[in-house]
Amino acid sequence: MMKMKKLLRFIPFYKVTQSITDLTITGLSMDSRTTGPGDVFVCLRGVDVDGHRFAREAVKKGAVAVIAEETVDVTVPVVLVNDTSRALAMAASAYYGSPSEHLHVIGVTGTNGKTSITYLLEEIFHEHKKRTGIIGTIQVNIAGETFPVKNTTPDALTLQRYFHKMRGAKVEKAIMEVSSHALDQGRVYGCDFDIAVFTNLTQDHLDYHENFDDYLRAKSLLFAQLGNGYNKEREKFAVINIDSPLAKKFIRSTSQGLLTYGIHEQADVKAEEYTMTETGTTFIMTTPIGAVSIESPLMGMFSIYNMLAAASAAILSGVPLETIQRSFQQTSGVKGRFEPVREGQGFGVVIDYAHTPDSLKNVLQTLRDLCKGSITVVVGCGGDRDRSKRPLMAQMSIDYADLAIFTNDNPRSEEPRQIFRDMTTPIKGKYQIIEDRRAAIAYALKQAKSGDIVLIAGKGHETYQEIKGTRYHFDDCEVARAILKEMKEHPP
Ligand SMILES: CC(=O)N[C@H]1[C@@H](OP(=O)(O)OP(=O)(O)OC[C@H]2O[C@@H](n3ccc(=O)[nH]c3=O)[C@H](O)[C@@H]2O)O[C@H](CO)[C@@H](O)[C@@H]1O[C@H](C)C(=O)N[C@@H](C)C(=O)N[C@H](CCC(=O)O)C(=O)O
Ligand SMILES: Nc1ncnc2c1ncn2[C@@H]1O[C@H](COP(=O)(O)OP(=O)(O)OP(=O)(O)O)[C@@H](O)[C@H]1O
Ligand SMILES: N[C@H](CCC[C@H](N)C(=O)O)C(=O)O
Ligand SMILES: [Mg+2]
Repeated sequence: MMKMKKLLRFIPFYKVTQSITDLTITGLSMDSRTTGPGDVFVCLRGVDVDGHRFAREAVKKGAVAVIAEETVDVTVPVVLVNDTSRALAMAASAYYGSPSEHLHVIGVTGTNGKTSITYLLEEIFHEHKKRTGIIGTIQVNIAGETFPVKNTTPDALTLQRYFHKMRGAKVEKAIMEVSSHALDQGRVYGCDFDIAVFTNLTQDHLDYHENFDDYLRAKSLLFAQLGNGYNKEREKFAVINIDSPLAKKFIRSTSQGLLTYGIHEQADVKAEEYTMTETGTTFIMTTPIGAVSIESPLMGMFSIYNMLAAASAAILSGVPLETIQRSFQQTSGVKGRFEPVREGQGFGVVIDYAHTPDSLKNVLQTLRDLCKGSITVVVGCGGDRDRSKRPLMAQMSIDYADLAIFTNDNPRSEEPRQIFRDMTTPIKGKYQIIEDRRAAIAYALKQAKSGDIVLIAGKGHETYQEIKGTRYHFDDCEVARAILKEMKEHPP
């Protein structure tokens, strides 16, 4: 419950159509389908529809005021603002008592590695005996209580509600993935980040962003907003992958503190003398507070980058190097990220969430270094997503694997045949198309010989296959296990 007059102190507005002196609100809403009595309805200009169209419906359901960018025909007071996304983020933060200012918030952005880094950080903080809240692609977990997610980064209202919940659960460290969509749509505008981490920027989401520069601009907003919150007591830091060709652009976006990490360029947190074996990676990590040797079961160069990013944010959060070292040694990785499936078969099976050209290349390169036999990749491209990444992913598969099998990966509203056409029209080399994902996985596993590796890419932790608006249960790991068991029971 809050006085409308008080809420307006936190929002830049230019006009209120009626007196709000005695108005008390009991909630905020951005969706007329769930608006309740006492709510303030905020009209968002969406990607699909304009929320202004639903103001009257929201008022019918009991909204006592509306925040809008243009006049709407309703009987309740209308607060006119220039940007309702911003107004919603600020109002939501204010309504829940500016929770992010009281939490230590770490935001991670970039094309690949966000989920992996947030989970590495969660493990480090647990090792350091801190209570955590994590928000990202897989789920939300607030001090052990989990919630399913629709987006990697929730809308501003849901986000502030989670921060509020975190405060109630006495969380000390809030760790979240920040997607480019979220930055572009102002979902995180009301967040006071303490640390912002940049992983890397390669092609993805060019269905949503006009071009790569627009994608870059969205990602850099996280760094531009660092330090904008009211809490000026704590110093804010940008943690930047200095090996990225775009590092300078991100560094220039912020006026706050800076910590760089990398392997090749001069960096504050650096990996030296790295080795990679079938059982993991080792390296010496040099940092501003000393050097430490790291031994981790995580595979691939990209995992070293993820560990450096997590270590940098942890160091800035006051975690001792020995704690970070222990945590990296004990980690078992994240569900669906380079996850091995072992059912006693004589060849390797790896489930991985690579769904961009760069991540697919990284994973296949890592497997190439480990594999004594042939590599088979089973992969598809999501429907209603970036079409221009399709041929790039297909070409990577052909170039880096010995056998490329293209299959469905959430075709959504698109015709699978069109997706395969987009993947294969401009590419060179051999491939097979097996539309049904289960059949594709079965084929890949059945043709594998001792010493080979089968990579099942693109869906990682996902437990569904979305076809024409329906989500069918589908879990790469579960399917691969079942087929391997059957192969053991009924050998050819
Ligand atoms: C394309 C996109 O990003 N869409 C997101 C966006 O929805 P939208 O702008 O399309 O909403 P809309 O349907 O146009 O509606 C506009 C407004 O009218 C309201 N409305 C609508 C209908 C109605 O009857 N009444 C009503 O009040 C809506 O509540 C909304 O406030 O805002 C919603 C709330 O924040 C998001 O849930 C939704 O994500 C959709 C589900 C989505 O698929 N997004 C993907 C592309 C996405 O955001 N992905 C990123 C990154 C993934 C990655 O990490 O690679 C993510 O963060 O998840
Ligand atoms: N630092 C990295 N650089 C390049 N590729 C990576 C990196 N870390 C992980 N990957 C690859 O990208 C895949 C996705 O990793 P992760 O889920 O951590 O990324 P994300 O940024 O959270 O992705 P999303 O945008 O879908 O949420 C992994 O399965 C792996 O193949
Ligand atoms: N967060 C990403 C996930 C893609 C995963 C892949 N399985 C797909 O469905 O395209 C997206 O929504 O673009
Ligand atoms: Mg993620």
